Amino acid sequence: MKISDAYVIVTSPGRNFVTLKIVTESGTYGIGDATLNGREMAVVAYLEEHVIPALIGRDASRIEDIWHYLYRGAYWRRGPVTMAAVSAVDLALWDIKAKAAGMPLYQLLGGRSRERVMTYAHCTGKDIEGCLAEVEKHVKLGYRAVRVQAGVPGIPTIYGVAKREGERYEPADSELPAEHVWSTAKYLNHVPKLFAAVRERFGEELHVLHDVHHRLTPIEAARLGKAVEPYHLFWLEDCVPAENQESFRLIRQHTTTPLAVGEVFNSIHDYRELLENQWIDYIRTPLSHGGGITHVRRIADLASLYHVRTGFHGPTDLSPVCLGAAVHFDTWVPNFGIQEHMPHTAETDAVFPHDYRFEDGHFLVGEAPGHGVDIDEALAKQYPYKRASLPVNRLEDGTLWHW
Ligand SMILES: O=C(O)[C@H](O)[C@@H](O)[C@H](O)[C@H](O)CO
Ligand SMILES: [Mg+2]
Repeated sequence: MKISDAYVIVTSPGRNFVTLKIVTESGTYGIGDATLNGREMAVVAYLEEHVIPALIGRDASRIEDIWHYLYRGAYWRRGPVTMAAVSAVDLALWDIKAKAAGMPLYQLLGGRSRERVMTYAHCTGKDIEGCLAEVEKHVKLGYRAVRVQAGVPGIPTIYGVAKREGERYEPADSELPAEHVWSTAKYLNHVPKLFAAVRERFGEELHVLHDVHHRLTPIEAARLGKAVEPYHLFWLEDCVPAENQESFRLIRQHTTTPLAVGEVFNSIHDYRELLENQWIDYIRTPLSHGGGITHVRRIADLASLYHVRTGFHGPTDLSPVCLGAAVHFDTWVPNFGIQEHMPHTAETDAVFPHDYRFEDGHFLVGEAPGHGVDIDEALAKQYPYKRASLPVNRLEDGTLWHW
């Protein structure tokens, strides 16, 4: 099972994706997602210059050893660029191992823990009414869980809402970072009304989620968590920037609203205090940023000791390769919570043929050997890379804030 070739494919069928393909002497190949939104080419350079040359000739079946070779062996540990590259290698190697075993990946991981994988949709509107219309649409599509975001009066642009009416929301919305404006006071006064309206219109059973996108201080997050308790959210996500894990102690002391964190984390060490102190309820790190299956399953195992469940990040800026592998992981992992789902464009789905399916608010895993996602390289070539950046956020007085 010697690795005979490896290369990176960059394609932009509506948005940028970076894919690593690893080929073995027998011809069996695997692919991994290495997309880091707005920083794609940094990962490409890391892979091409530092990782691929050292992979050629290695035994593809030694996934664990290769993981440590790339992680410890680099001397420079962790960080989103390094970990996106390590993740892509790891996902490709698990794909190869499962194909060589003739098994779908979830079987290799330990088999099925559930029949289907609950997923949540994004429902965003420029105001509360617009958001309710989106909820209505997604409930009709079968979703049992929705993430609700709405524009706030007095704030011109808002996270999660498409630039123009009728367009899809894409986080990296311009070539160089667009400048958004933020007011915590306006947001905090408005957002509880959104949850009240959703509960009033759709009743008690629908799972309702919300993403604060790192914008509050701990005491503001505590106030929000407390204020929305009557609407029993499934989770409140990224309510503060989480470099300081200790912030969550304060939030937790004040509220029973469940907390989700970690879409920007890439290591088990980012979670250690959060988990050991039982300050959070859901881990968000996707397989393509958290060191692949080899490392994320360690995080999930640690989380399980503290009743914490998975709720993997699943925006359009992770490719179908990441989503496909996630559906296998979600089908297996004992402490599964929910999977995010932001549908890819038809162009993206065509570039990445896959066998996972969406049905009645859930993902169903496929039975093809491997993680079940491939790449059509000829088609990928037709969509060249286009620089795209995430926005930055400023307070109304111009101070740079968290986006
Ligand atoms: O919960 C989410 O889905 C996220 O917050 C994303 O939409 C991010 O903003 C995006 O992944 C940044 O690239
Ligand atoms: Mg988020």
